[in-house]
Amino acid sequence: MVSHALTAVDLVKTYPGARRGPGVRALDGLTFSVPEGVVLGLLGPNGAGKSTTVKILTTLSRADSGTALVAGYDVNREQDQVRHVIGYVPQKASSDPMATGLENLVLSGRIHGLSRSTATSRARDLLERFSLTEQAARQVKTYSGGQQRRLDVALGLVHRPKVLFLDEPTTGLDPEARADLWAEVRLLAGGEGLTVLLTTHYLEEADRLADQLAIVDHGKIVAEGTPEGLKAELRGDTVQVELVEADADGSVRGLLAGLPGIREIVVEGNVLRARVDRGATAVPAVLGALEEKAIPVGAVTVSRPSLDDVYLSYTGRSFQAAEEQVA
Ligand SMILES: Nc1ncnc2c1ncn2[C@@H]1O[C@H](COP(=O)(O)OP(=O)(O)OP(=O)(O)O)[C@@H](O)[C@H]1O
Repeated sequence: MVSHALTAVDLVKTYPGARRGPGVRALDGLTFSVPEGVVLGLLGPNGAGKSTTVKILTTLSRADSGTALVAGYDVNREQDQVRHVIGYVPQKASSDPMATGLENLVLSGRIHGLSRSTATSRARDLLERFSLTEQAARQVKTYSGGQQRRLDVALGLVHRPKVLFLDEPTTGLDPEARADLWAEVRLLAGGEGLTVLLTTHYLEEADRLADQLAIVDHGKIVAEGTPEGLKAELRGDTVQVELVEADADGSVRGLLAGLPGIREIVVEGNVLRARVDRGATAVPAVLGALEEKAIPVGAVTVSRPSLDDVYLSYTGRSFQAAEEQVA
């Protein structure tokens, strides 16, 4: 039997609304589980409920209803035990910028009850592990964004947790620093049997890093599986057409909906995306139909389904549109 490091069942959380307005239902019956040693990506646009989920699982917030177990402990009834077995790396840096990397790690170890010598040797191991030995004696405020983030992750690991929570770990990092952190996280789960729950709103991050994905939308999990499995469920190709002008009167969708071999069509601004049986036959048909109505086309691409298509097929809107809705 697979044992689960994390189980959340039917979590509901409503925040009070501003000025006695209606409350915000951040979680609306969220249910998922994560086997031990797996990196689970909780993927969703801004405001989907990812941080609220993490706060409940790390005992920082309470659900209105529902249950959750972390490494077998109940987040409502066994909060101390839960805190003991988890590491939490919040969205915002948790280190003291005026202290050195070494000092931050030793202090964290001491807070977790390690002796000074054990905390120091653990700190030195983690600095080495996260390629921060050279920076160990420098104040954290002098670190690059990538170095600060690696230190944040190291801080979450000082007390050897069983489950590590990474809330939007690479937001604000440049592509190189992001790739470095991805490599570190992969090693954590692969070699050390740690279970990792990371939240992200980067489709590429979810695709590259997560063994398993749970896609969150409006406080619910709408799809679960491996990134490859979720994409493979969508047969056929994706055709994307950039129109020179936005489809102001909404006529383009109707024009293409009747063509053979074309399934879902979404038009957002001047970008049209269609899921099709075969890209090679759909492209000439789509372009022919647009040309007949004298609708000018800027560019066309055909691709295999991406996680964006997975999101689209479960929620009816593209990931980018969902992000913009919230922004
Ligand atoms: N303390 C709060 N009071 C009121 N509403 C809140 C509070 N915290 C979160 N919300 C709302 O709950 C919903 C879910 O927020 P949450 O932060 O969990 O989403 P998220 O998926 O983590 O988004 P992000 O990626 O932007 O952090 C949003 O509509 C948000 O505005």
